[in-house]
Amino acid sequence: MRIDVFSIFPEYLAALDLSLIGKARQDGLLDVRVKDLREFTTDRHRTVDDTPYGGGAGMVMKPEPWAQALATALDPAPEGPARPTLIVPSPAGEVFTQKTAYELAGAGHLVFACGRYEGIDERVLEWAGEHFTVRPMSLGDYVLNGGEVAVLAMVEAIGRLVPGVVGNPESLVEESHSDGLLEYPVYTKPSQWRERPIPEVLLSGNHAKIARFRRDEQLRRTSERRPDLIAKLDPSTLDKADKAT
Ligand SMILES: Nc1cc(-c2ccc3ccn(Cc4ccc(CN5CCCC5)cc4)c3c2)n[nH]1
Repeated sequence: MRIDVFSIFPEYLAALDLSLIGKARQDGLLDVRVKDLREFTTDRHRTVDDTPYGGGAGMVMKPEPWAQALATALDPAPEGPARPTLIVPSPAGEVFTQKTAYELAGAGHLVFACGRYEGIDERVLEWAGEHFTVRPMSLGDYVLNGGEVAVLAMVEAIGRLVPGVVGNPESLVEESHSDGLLEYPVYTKPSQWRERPIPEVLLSGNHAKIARFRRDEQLRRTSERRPDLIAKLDPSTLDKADKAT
């Protein structure tokens, strides 16, 4: 998978050189290219912003540098029929979920446009629609100062689902939100820590009972912390809960 990221703070994306994503880049599983938007300006001051039409606080990102930058992510001969997907972090986007991560992990080429200031001139997204599948994307209902933090989160969530990136694919199966439920609690040695024991069942070696315990914990936690997810559950998920005896 190829991933292009454009930002006026490319150093923000240095975290993508680390850990699992960094290793996947070294292994050639992910081809991540971070570029500085200012490379695509033409004036002496490398200007990327200007005042908003219609007034209002703050500045808006100029369209031309973005069009010049995004054009470099369009391969001269795009690999195959698939258009690259352009993800534009925005408070006004669709909410990024684990479902979105799975979907995007199957894409061949993702392009991320990190806005700053009050956002990017809307005409950029209109123009980009001719060459990309454009998806404004929100991390959640809170306002960040720019798109970089959102891109770090999305690239990590997507990258770890690309085959070969996570050593043991098993660990991707039983994780939060993969079955619509929150994950169960985890414990490790010592079995008694500061007068606190671990749930006895986990020492029983009875895998059926352990599976049942974990499923019950998932349901308990989800109903306590995220009742909204219970309402959205696929009925078969609840049946599975009964079967995990
Ligand atoms: N999930 C999530 C994503 C973001 C996010 C993503 C990209 C950018 C680029 C700039 N900003 C700051 C920012 C500040 C104020 C407004 C609201 N203004 C009101 C009138 C015009 C705009 C919008 C945007 C971002 C924020 N935040 N949260």
